[in-house]
Amino acid sequence: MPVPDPLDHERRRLAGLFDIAPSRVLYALCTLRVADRVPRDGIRAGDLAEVLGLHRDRLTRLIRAAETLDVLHVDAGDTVRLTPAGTLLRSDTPGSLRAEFSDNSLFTAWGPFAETVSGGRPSYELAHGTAIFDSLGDDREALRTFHEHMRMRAHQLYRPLLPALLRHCGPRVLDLGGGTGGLSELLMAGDDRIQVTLTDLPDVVGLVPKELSRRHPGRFRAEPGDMRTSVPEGHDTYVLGSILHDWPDDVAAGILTGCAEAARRTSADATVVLLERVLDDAGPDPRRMDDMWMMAMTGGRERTRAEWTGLAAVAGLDLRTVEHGGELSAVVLAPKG
Ligand SMILES: C[S@@+](CC[C@H](N)C(=O)[O-])C[C@H]1O[C@@H](n2cnc3c(N)ncnc32)[C@H](O)[C@@H]1O
Repeated sequence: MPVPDPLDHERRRLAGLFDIAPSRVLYALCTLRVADRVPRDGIRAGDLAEVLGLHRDRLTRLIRAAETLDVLHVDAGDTVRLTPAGTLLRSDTPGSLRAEFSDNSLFTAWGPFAETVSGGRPSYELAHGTAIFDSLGDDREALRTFHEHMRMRAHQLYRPLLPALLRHCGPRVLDLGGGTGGLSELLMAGDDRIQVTLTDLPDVVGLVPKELSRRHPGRFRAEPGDMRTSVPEGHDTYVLGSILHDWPDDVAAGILTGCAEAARRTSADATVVLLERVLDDAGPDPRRMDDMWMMAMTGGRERTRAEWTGLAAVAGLDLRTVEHGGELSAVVLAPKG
């Protein structure tokens, strides 16, 4: 009997981690709109190739790979159907992942990652020649896709935090870097008393759906602004949803200082609330992979409670409490007394 190699299991585990093919199969299904063109009652692979103008044999092989990922099912008569997971790759499914999975620039950005770890600029900048938010500003379609993803993410990630967040919100809320209003919408739907001012870069504010103001008359406005240079005062609560993890400590401290000064000028009770991941201090934590995404894409970082406390202190803020809800937490800060 051959003696089993004790590292065989680990070898297979690492080979699984190395495999990028599953994510590329989902990318191809989304970007080529394969999932969008599979009708509810199914379609044969050859007909699908014709509808999409794709190479028949290559598409058939892609479909077989997708079947292995449980996003497509092929029956004995060769009819292709979407599985429940596969419906999430269609553009018309609420909470669709199509926009996110079609974005190849995030994937190709990982190429020079080792150089980033060695002390270079964010991998995205090395790969594409511009910082991620600048490159989105130059490409209207990419900006729209990114914010479609952000809106969906906001609904998924902030909903479990909402009851705790609303407890810490005064009536006048600033949604700083609020994107196209996913979080603003949740706040206004969650509490009738809340009025929201959303600020973001001018191109992004242009994408905020008009129906947000119509649905909440007199309670919502969106204004262009650069949070790195100014934060508007006059709000009881300054909410930063997934903002500071995009930035290294020096820039994040500058943005937070702007918020602290605006809060101090507004009222003695004004607070700043960060919706962010709070990493475990030690040991394995799956959210450490999100920290790698930040290092690679923006040059930012995910932070532990001690790191949030330190950043807040630099900006003249005390950490009052941390509320947990799902993957994210609400880190509640107030100007030092
Ligand atoms: C990760 S997204 C978060 C969006 C939103 N808060 C959410 O949670 O869905 C970061 C946001 O910061 C905005 N942003 C980046 N740089 C900015 C700046 N200098 N001033 C204002 N907003 C900025 C981006 O346009 C984007 O909407």
